[in-house]
Amino acid sequence: MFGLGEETLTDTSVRDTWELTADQVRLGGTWDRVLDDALVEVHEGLGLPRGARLRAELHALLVYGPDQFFAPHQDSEKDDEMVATLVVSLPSVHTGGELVVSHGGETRTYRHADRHAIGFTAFYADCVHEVRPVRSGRRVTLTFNLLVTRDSEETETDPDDELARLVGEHFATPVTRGWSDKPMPAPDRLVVLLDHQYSERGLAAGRLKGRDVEWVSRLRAAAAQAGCLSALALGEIRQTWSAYEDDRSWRYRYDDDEDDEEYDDEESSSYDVGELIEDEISLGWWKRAGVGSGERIGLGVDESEVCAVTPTASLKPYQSEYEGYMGNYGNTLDRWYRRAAIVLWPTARDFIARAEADLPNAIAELDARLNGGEDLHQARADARELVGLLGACGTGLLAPLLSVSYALDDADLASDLLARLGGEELSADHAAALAAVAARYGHSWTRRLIESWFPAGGYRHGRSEWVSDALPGLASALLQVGAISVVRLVSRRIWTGLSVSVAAALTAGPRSRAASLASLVGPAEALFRAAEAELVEEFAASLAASGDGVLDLELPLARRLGDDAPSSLIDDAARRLESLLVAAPRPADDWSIAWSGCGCDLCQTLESFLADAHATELDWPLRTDRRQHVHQRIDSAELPVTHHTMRKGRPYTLRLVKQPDLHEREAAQRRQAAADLAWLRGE
Ligand SMILES: O=C(O)CCC(=O)C(=O)O
Ligand SMILES: [Fe+2]
Repeated sequence: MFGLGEETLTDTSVRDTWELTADQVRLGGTWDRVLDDALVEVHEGLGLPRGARLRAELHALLVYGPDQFFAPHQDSEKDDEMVATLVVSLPSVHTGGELVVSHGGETRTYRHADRHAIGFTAFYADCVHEVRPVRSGRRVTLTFNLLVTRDSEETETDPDDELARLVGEHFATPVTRGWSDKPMPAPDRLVVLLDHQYSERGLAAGRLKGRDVEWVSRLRAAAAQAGCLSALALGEIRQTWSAYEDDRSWRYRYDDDEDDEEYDDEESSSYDVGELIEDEISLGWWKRAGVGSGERIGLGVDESEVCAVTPTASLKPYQSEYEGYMGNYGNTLDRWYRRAAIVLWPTARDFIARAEADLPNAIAELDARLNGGEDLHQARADARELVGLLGACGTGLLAPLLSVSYALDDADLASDLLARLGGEELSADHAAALAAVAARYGHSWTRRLIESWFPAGGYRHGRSEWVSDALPGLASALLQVGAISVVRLVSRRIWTGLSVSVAAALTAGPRSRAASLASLVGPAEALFRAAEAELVEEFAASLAASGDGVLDLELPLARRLGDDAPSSLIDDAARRLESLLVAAPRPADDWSIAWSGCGCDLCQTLESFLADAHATELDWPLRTDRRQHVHQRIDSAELPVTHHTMRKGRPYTLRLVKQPDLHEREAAQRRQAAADLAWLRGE
C-alpha cells in the first residue's frame, strides 16, 4: 500500500515491503527513554525552533526481504503538525536496502546493517527518499511521523533575537571536554566559517558572496545585540584523517601512473579515509569591524569556538599528504584548506581576545595606554590576562614588557609578567628599563627575577653564547645608569650556572674534561670582564678550590684575559703547574697508574692492576655484564689502558694492556707544564 493524494493504493512496483501497522506493534521496556534522547538530537539536527515541541508517532513496522524496496517518494503530511519522518532501523543483518534521502540537489545514503544496535534517521517529509532493494537478509524498520506543536506559552521568537540569544549563550557557557572534567572557562570567541573564498582585499572591502552575505549581516546584528565585536578573517585548516591504503591502488599506480609528480596526489591513488583525528584551525589575518585596515594575526582557534554550516570536509583541500606507516595513528591523510570566517568576541573581553590573536600589539597598546596616563585599575586587569599568554611568546617583547611592568606599579604582577621570559633576551638596550624596574621593586624582587631568568643547573642551550656576546655590553650599560647591584646579581647568577658546569666537567676523563672546559672559556672570560673586581676574586677563589683538572680552564682563561687576568687566577694556575713539576719524573720501570673506581670488587681488581708498578698486562676471565662494567670504567676515565676481549673459553677473557707510550706522554705533559709556567711568570 502507498499513499497517493487522499487515497491509499497498493502497487508493488512502487513499493514492496511487509508491513505491520501501528496498532499491531507494541514498544515497551526503556523504549520511551531511548526515543526521547534521540528526539533531542533530532530536534537540533532538524534545526527546529527552541519553543517547538517535537513528538514521534509510530506509523508502521516494515520488513524488507530480498528484492523488496521502496521507490523514491515524499511522505504525505496527513497531519497538519507533521513535519518530518523518523526511520528507526532495528538490529538485523542485511545487504542492500540503503535509505537514500535527497533535497536541493544533495543526496545522502544511510546504511544500517548492525546486528547489535538501532539506528535513527530523520528527514523533513518533503525530502524525496527511497529504500534500495535489499539483496540479502532482512531490513527491519519502525517508521514514525514527527509532529511539531508550539508551546502555547511561547510566543513566536524573532530569528534575529534568537541568534543574538544563542551568541550570548555561547559566551556564557563553559567549555566541556569529553576526555576531561577539569573546569574550563567559557569560550573567548565564536568563529563561524563562511562558504566562499576571498582575498584579503575582497574581505577588507566587505565584498561578500552568496549565502555569506546574509550570514555576516545577521551575525553582525546579533553581535551588536549581544554586546560583541566582530572581524572578518582568513584562516587555514588542517584536518588529519586516519586512512587505509586500498591494496589495489598500488597496482594501479604502477600500471597507470607514468607521471611521478602525480604519484602522491590524492586523486591518483586510493585510500579509504577513516575518521577525523584532528581538526586544527588557525587564523592568520583579520579585518576588525570599524578598524581601518586588515591586520596580520596568529590565532589558533579551539574546536569549541568554531562552527560552520558547510563542513570543511565537503570542500576541496588545496593540499593533501598521505603518510603511510608513520605517526601515532598508523596511516594518516592530512588535508589543508583555506577558509574565511566571521569572528565574534564579547566587548568586555576585547583586550584578551585581541591579545591572543596578536600579543606584541596588545603589549604595545597596553604600554601606550599606561604612558598616556590610563587608569591603573583597568591596565592591571588587562595585564593579568596577558600573563597566561606569555609562556610561548617569542623575542622582542622584553622591552615593552619592562616598560609596562614598571608603569603598573605592582610588584607581583610585574614579576609574573617578566619571569616568563628568558634572560637570554636581555641586551644592553634593556639596561635602563631593567634598572628602573629593579629600583622600583627592590633588591630581593630583582634577585628572584634574575634567578628565574637564568635557572641554575648548568648551561642551557644558548646561554654560553649569550654570556659571551651580550653580558659584557649589558653590564657596562647597567653601570652607566648606576645599576651596579643589578650587574652584581646577574654576574653571581651566571657564575652559579657556570660553576655547575665546571664541576660536571671535572668528573670526566682528561680528554672530555678538556673539551667541556674549553667550551666554558669564552663565557668565563666575558663574566670575568663584566663583573666587578671583588666578585672576580670570589670566582677565582672558587676555581682555586676545585680539583687539578680545572687547570684546563684556568690556563686558557688567563691567556684570554691577558693583562686583565686577576693575580689570584695566575697564582693558582702556577701553583698547580709547579706541584706537577716538582714530582719526580716517572722512572722507566714504573707503570703504575693512579685511579680509584666505584669500590666494587671489579674496580678493586682493576685499581690494584693499575697501581702495580710492574704489571703491564692482565688476562681476566669475566662474564659479559662484568666485562661491560670494566669497559665502561676504563672508557669514562680515559685510562691509558687498552681492553680487548679474547673470545675463547667460558667466560671470555678480558685482556688489559697499559699503553706503551705512558712514559713519553707524561714527559710531554711535563714539558708543556714547564712552558705554561714560564708563560705565566712572564718569562
Ligand atoms: O523503511 C524506510 O526506511 C522508509 C519507509 C518510508 O519511506 C515510508 O514508510 O514512507
Ligand atoms: Fe517514506
